[in-house]
Amino acid sequence: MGVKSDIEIAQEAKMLHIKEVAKSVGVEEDDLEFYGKYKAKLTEEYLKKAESKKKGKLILVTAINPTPAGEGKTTVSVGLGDALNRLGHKTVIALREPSLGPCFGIKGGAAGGGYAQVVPMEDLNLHFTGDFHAITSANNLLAALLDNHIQQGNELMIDTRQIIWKRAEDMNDRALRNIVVGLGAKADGVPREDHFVITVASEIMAILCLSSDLEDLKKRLANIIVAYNFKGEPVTAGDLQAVGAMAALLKDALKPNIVQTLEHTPVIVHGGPFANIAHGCNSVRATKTALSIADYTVTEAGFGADLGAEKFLDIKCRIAGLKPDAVVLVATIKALKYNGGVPKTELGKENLEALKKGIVNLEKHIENIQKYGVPVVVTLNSFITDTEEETNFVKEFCEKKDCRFALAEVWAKGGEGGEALAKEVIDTINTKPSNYAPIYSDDMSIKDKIGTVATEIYGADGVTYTPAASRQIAKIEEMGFSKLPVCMAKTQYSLSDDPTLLGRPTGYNITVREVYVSAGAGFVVALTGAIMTMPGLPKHPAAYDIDVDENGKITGLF
Ligand SMILES: Nc1ncnc2c1ncn2[C@@H]1O[C@H](COP(=O)(O)OP(=O)(O)O)[C@@H](O)[C@H]1O
Ligand SMILES: O=COP(=O)(O)O
Ligand SMILES: [Mg+2]
Repeated sequence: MGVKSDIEIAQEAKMLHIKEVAKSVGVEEDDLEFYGKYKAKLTEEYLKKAESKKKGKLILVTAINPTPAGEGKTTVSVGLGDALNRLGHKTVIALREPSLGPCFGIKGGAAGGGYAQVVPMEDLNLHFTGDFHAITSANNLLAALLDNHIQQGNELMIDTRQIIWKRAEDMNDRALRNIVVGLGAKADGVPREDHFVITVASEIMAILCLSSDLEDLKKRLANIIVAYNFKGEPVTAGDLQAVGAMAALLKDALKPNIVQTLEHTPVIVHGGPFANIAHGCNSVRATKTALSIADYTVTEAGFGADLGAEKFLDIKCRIAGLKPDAVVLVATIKALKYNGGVPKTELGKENLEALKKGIVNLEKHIENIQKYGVPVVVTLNSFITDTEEETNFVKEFCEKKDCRFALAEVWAKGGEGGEALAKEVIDTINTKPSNYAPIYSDDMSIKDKIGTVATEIYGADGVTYTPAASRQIAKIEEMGFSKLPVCMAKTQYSLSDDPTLLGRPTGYNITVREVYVSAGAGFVVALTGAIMTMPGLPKHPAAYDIDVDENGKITGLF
């Protein structure tokens, strides 16, 4: 009998009714809106009450630069949360919702793995409670109202060559990256070039994740810049009278969801921006609610620390007034070897040479987190292919760097395999104060903010701007948005903007090719290298291996 798959383990799980899980941390039945027995949303009334409560300790889980399969941030977050509960600490986990894109593409789902999973994992990885469908609908309602406004006479004098709002779909569909709409007869609309982004890169997603309540959501929606008019002035969603309808579509999606781990630890799941093309963090509402409930909140941010953690620390914490107490930096032997130049197909073989070469990636991420003044604990997410020699090498490396270290065996053992890490994290929080501060200040220019992230976090010598990007930055600053934080869109495979530069690249510049302002979300997006906001499917999409039988049992999700 081989190793059970994630979905087999999840489907064998005996879940508790979600009201029992919620009750275990003081959330009553009346505080919940049920979506079946195992999923619920928290009511607006409860969320309001939670705002005034004492806040517990906040632990961010991040990682080194990953392989395409991912290195186990969500898995470790779940296992660490379970372990803290096993040790008697009231703990809630706050995670992002999975996107259908990777689910049917390369990476698979985002419910953790092995014996450290969120359940019901099929629901979580597919339609969950409908939040992403609501976000997609709100995004595309705005697009429809925009094109209809043009068709109905274009009173706002929208310049169809300067439309920046894109349509969205939560799927990896490269054919939708660049399209033409409005073809056909006069009644079929005004022809123009258009584009799709994947829902998790939509500004609506970011707004949902950063909004404090419905009123804040509506304000942010109104500020979305969809286009410029013939005079070059911004046209907003407010100008298109789209806000009320979009907010109505998002009313329920704005409420965080509660589910459980295999060990019944409560998990608040809400929002799901990717960290390479968006800000990569679950919602402020989810994180703050978890903090109001628990002594420890374990949350995660996507991809490597150069992306998710940087955006958590420089965007989410700044906007929401959050202060992390510790950072858990997930490393894996396989990703370190990958960073040492080993091809994906050879990562299961012992290779100390490659490990020694690739460990500079871990070194850089340790140094980066320390720049934010937050204590860091490195955890090695143990894979069955790891050897004792490789594991000891990483442990000794961290000891030499005077960096806290613990082995995580949560995939294989669940919470029990996370107890060593949990004890290390608790001791770190109790002995090392967090002096968190973002890496750049609000009053720096947009280029100085981008330059700071590029040089301090990526290790670049500097930034090269295309003429278009420089013009866009000048316009953004002229419109008065220079105080906003920057959201870097960059490959997750390298600290640089070149996915082939592994390890700890030096002696390079990143290239910023396009810059636009997400005025509703409250940040400026800088696209680097060849990053795409609508991914494509691989030669063998995970979709080929997914099925459902006559009893409704899904197979192939992982
Ligand atoms: N220790 C491990 N051993 C084997 N597979 C693992 C381990 N940790 C994670 N995985 C698998 O790797 C994939 C990525 O894990 P995930 O937690 O989603 O990573 P991330 O959140 O960093 O992208 C999942 O399919 C998960 O089941
Ligand atoms: O945005 C990416 O998230 P993961 O690293 O969890 O896949
Ligand atoms: Mg994840």
